[in-house]
Amino acid sequence: MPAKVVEILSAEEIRRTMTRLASQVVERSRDLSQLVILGIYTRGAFLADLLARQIEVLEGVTVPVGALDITFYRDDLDQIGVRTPARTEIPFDLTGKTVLLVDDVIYKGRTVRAALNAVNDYGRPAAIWLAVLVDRGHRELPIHPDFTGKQLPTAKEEQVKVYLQDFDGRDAVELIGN
Ligand SMILES: O=P(O)(O)OC[C@H]1O[C@H](OP(=O)(O)OP(=O)(O)O)[C@H](O)[C@@H]1O
Ligand SMILES: O=c1cc[nH]c(=O)[nH]1
Repeated sequence: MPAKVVEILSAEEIRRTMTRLASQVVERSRDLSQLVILGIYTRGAFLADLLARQIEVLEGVTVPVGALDITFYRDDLDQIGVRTPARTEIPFDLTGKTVLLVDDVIYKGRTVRAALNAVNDYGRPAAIWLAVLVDRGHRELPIHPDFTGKQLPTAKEEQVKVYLQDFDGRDAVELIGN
């Protein structure tokens, strides 16, 4: 039997959710000039761009955006046999800044744990925040997003798939069942 696919967020809902997240980030930032955004590769990097664009629309401020490839910081690196070079791009200093990490899905929390280690190698931010489009639960580490687009209770066997226009050719969030 083919896997059951349920749409969780439509393109319009993703757009609205990103607008809300941008407003929440602006609300919490005392000084936007101290904010930098790092998207976690792959789709977090595209969402980071969307968030920065939305903050610019709301506040007229251009927030620096970089991308973080956490591959070499994974706790299962010895098992996955990586050959691709790191795609991290952080063309600005993180020291003293508020770093907003952005990812599409948080699940066990291991990717974010790796991202925290990676950031540590690039500077010493004043604070690190986390924004995710979907929190699907089942955390294995004490990590919690500061900004959540959609809280989605899931079963472990299910999968959450995020599609983004600039990478996948369409915008959607789907829950894939068995
Ligand atoms: O909280 P965790 O259990 O670590 O899972 C969440 C991560 O899993 C997915 O990335 P994936 O490893 O599939 O790579 P991709 O972003 O390149 O698709 C997703 O984009 C998150 O980064
Ligand atoms: O369901 C999941 C789990 C981890 N990462 C995803 O993108 N989806």
